Amino acid sequence: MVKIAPSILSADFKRLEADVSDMIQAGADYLHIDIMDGTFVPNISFGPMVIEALRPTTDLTFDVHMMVQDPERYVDEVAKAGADIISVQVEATKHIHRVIQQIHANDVKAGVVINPGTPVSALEAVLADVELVLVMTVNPGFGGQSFIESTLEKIRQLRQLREEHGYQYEIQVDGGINDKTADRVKEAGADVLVSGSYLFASADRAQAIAEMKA
Ligand SMILES: O=C(CO)[C@H](O)[C@H](O)COP(=O)(O)O
Ligand SMILES: [Fe+2]
Repeated sequence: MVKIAPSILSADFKRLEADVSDMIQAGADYLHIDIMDGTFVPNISFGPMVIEALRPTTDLTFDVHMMVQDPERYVDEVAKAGADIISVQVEATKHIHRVIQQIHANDVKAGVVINPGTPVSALEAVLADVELVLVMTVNPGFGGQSFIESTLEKIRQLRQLREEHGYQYEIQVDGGINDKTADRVKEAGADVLVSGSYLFASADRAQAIAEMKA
């Protein structure tokens, strides 16, 4: 069964703790936390202080998606704040292998992320070293965008490479995931579905999560 990771980018920040705990009650498997720096992406969200504030409220897996230029500058701080998984964009660093080592040195699981315009081949050299691969299904920076069809093929490729080589990573998708697109990414081979605007706007979040998992 797939895992569901609600993205708190679409939460109500004036009642963040209540919104997060509501999503956990509704059946979330991971909490997806988007850090945006205003340089790698044209938006600024929040930093490690928010992770630190939420950490004492739950044991749920904190899945941190860093949309930050040169993420090596902040990985240690994000780990210390309480991340369980840290994913970095391959386009944002000249030293992807070193950043993965840095994440692991903090006893945190490492993920790598590719934008819709980046091919799977950009990651091939590190696929054996990561616990998660995130295929962006929109261009990163904002919630509420439409799913990009051409990303489906990359999910299939990652599934095949994992089978061929015995790699261990989970395949995650992020952007434009709703009741309709969920079936398509599952069919292509995704293991973890991130969803922000759709889940947070659902009148019955438990039902929305259950339907996505089914
Ligand atoms: O990384 C992201 C955008 O860059 C997000 O995780 C985003 O919150 C997804 O939102 P939605 O489900 O509304 O598309
Ligand atoms: Fe994200």
